[in-house]
Amino acid sequence: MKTELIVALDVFSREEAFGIVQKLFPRVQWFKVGSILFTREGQDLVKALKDKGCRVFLDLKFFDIPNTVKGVCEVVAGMGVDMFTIHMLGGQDMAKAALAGASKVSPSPLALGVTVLTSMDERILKEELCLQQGVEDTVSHLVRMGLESGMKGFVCSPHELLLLRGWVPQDTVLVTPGVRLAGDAVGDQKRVMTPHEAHINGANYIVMGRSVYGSLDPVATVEKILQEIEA
Ligand SMILES: O=c1ccn([C@@H]2O[C@H](COP(=O)(O)O)[C@@H](O)[C@H]2O)c(=O)[nH]1
Repeated sequence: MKTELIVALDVFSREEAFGIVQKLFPRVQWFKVGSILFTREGQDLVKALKDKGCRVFLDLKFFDIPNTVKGVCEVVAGMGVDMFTIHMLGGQDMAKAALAGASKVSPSPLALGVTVLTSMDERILKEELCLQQGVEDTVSHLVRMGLESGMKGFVCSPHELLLLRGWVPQDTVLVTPGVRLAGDAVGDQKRVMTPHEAHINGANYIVMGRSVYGSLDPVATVEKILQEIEA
């Protein structure tokens, strides 16, 4: 299975973001705009990335009542992004509303359902959130519910890939943050694997932020990552 790298642009300005993109594009095709950069720079930044030829993953993780999510997903689809996220914890009605909103625009972007954040572990789920089923069962449950709602892609950690690949339809898109080169600082991520491990376990895309834009030589770091997933 082919695994592509998405670089997360979790920086605070258009200048910083484009500094990274200029270095990495076109070797890296995909860039993720999250809530920090989007809140600062908005739709103009997304348009500039698209105009340059980049593939854009807008990661704002919508989680609201179905009517609101339907509306925002129509807006996001109109921006021409390639993928975007909703939280699967919003339930089936919200997921169906997201798909209905996005499908009003053609071509519509791929909606990805965020399952259990990669910054969470078994303890957080059980002790803080009272989700007694634990990580693997919760991820599986949310993916099953998402598939029943018509979703075709999900965000999970590399740790759940093998489990999910065992039963999800073959064309299901699995995107995994929580990826680090061996020896890199893990930071707030809890469920982490290397790019190579994510690749062999079946990730369509890996998302990496700090390891790339925080490195002394992002170009060399990207080459290391691509070697692991293209080998
Ligand atoms: O479960 C999730 C969902 C989204 N993310 C996002 O991915 C990147 C990861 O950044 P790193 O610096 O490589 O840790 C970041 O933008 C998160 O918002 C996630 O980490 N986990």
